[in-house]
Amino acid sequence: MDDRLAITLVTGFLGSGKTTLIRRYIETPAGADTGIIVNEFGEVGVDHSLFVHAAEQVELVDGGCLCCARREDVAKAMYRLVQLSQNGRSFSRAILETSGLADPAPIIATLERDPWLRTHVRLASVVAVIDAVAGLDNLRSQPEARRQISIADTVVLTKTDMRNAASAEELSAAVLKIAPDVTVLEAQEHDFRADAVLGGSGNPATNRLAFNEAQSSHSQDVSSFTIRLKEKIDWPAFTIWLTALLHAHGDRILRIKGLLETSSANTRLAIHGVQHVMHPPTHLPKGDDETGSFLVFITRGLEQQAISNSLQRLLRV
Ligand SMILES: Nc1nc2c(ncn2[C@@H]2O[C@H](COP(=O)(O)OP(=O)(O)OP(=O)(O)O)[C@@H](O)[C@H]2O)c(=O)[nH]1
Repeated sequence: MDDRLAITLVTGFLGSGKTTLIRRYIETPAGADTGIIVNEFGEVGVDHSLFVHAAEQVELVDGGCLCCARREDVAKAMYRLVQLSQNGRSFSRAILETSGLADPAPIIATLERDPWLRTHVRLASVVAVIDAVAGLDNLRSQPEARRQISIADTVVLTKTDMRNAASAEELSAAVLKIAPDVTVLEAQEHDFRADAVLGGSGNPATNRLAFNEAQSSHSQDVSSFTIRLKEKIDWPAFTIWLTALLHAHGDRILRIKGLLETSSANTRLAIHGVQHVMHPPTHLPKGDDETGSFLVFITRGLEQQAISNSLQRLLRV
């Protein structure tokens, strides 16, 4: 019997719905004893806060891009999970959420080539998430998005419930053009089972064995910066500001995430902007790890200073 820790790799472009899908899974009985490793492109992580109250063990690997700078850190996070698992904290499996800009191929290579990991960890499957709002554009314009699909065993379509969403059929056809033998599922379908997708025994694809690691690179012009805010935020004014910002610059703002302390709520708000779209915020209980309010931006060719100045103007009003 293969008693290595089975790991499912969850990939997908920035903001496509990876964390949401994993949260759905860890709320099922099957997901209860799952170790999670989350990598974020950005100097401050947000996703691990969204998991912390639900998952058994969460390891955050932040700061770099999974496909290059942080491979050793991801490997170390995997060592820690395996060791915890051997020291009485038994996980039924692990999930690795890659950063939205990552090419998953190098991390698969790390899993398959590192002698220690190879004997302790088994890649069960690669799940790629693509959303129906930005997905078609991303496939056209973002090489990382195509790469993520091409290497997957299963592709999960998200956000088909949203206004301006492409149809599942159109998105599915675009996915199958890149990866003809992939299984395509729709997260908003009533019979969609997150536990079957992320907790399944695995159906490793042969196509990913043929990847060429040397191709791995992501665009050089992408940058990430964090804006920290001392003041409590006036939420209605902030949403108007953010909506206007995304309307004007959404093509250059790939992703905004943040945790905000507002003047009206006793919780922290997790906010999500994905290109031109601002998603409804989620409330998080205040943790011990009070970091104040902060916003993480991932942009392509947009200066931090312009955004900071505009935000400061809002806060001074
Ligand atoms: N309406 C709708 N919203 C969704 C769906 N899936 C995800 N979202 C929202 O999309 C936003 C981004 O989702 P995340 O799960 O954080 O996306 P992610 O891929 O983990 O983002 P990164 O880690 O930054 O790449 C959040 O506000 C989610 O609530 C969906 O199927 N329908």
